[in-house]
Amino acid sequence: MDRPYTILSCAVSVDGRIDDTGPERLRLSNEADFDEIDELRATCDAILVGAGTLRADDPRLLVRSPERQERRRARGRTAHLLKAVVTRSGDVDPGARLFATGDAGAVVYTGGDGTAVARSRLAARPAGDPPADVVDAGDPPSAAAILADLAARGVERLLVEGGGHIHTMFLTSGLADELRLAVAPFFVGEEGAPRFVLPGAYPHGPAAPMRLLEARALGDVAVLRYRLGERR
Ligand SMILES: NC(=O)C1=CN([C@@H]2O[C@H](COP(=O)(O)OP(=O)(O)OC[C@H]3O[C@@H](n4cnc5c(N)ncnc54)[C@H](OP(=O)(O)O)[C@@H]3O)[C@@H](O)[C@H]2O)C=CC1
Ligand SMILES: Nc1c(N[C@@H]2O[C@H](COP(=O)(O)O)[C@@H](O)[C@H]2O)[nH]c(=O)[nH]c1=O
Repeated sequence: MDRPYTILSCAVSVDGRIDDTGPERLRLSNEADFDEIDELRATCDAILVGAGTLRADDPRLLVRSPERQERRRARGRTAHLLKAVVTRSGDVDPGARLFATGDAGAVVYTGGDGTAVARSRLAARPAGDPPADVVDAGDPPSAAAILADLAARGVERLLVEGGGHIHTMFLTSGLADELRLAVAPFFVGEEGAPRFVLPGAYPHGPAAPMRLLEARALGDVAVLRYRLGERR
């Protein structure tokens, strides 16, 4: 295995925004969609977010359902996924919930000066927290280096849960296999709201199509699954 099968997952508004500018996390998914995402998490080995998402949302990135945790354990796996964070600065909060929870540990991917910063930040974690490694994945960190390190850790399926900078990084790398979008039935309409993809960064237009695998209604949320180019 040269790299994990990589799935990008994101909930977007009709105008392609993944949050609004307010202080609270915007809910774009509905309950049925969150449950599908939990099932998707349970089928993966690792879950990855950017440092922006860590700062904005302080996510736990756990498999939420006890039945799914048990199903994983019954197959000899950890109940939860290995958690990965990507940061250029290395400035991650050692008290983040992501580092304190789960049973499979965490990896912080950074590079350049960020490596020393992340190591010193993580040294401040409480004793007894699950293990957390810092990996130099280049300056700036690259999707290829991250995927190679995850493969070396035995990760066969990776779920990337954003945010926009990190989705853009994986899309432009050409090293992602699948995209799952949950499209909420509203517009965000704010100029400064975070986008799913940074403008101009990703090969775009009809000359760079994706293959539609599935289009389905989950209540008012539209689930779209795309194939992202051939596996290499
Ligand atoms: N609707 C949804 O499904 C989701 C929504 N969100 C929302 O998205 C928003 C956060 O998105 P966004 O701001 O784009 O943040 P990201 O989570 O994409 O993280 C951005 C950070 O990643 C690091 N980074 C940026 N570029 C690179 C690069 N080329 N190489 C390595 N590291 C890089 C930087 O970290 P550093 O600053 O440390 O250098 C940067 O601040 C939040 O509002 C969150 O709520 C998030 C996930 C899912
Ligand atoms: N708002 C939003 C999402 N937001 C993202 O979902 C993650 C939740 O992690 P956790 O809190 O650990 O379960 C986190 O990364 C957050 O940014 N996801 C979605 O599927 N739909 C949504 O509407």
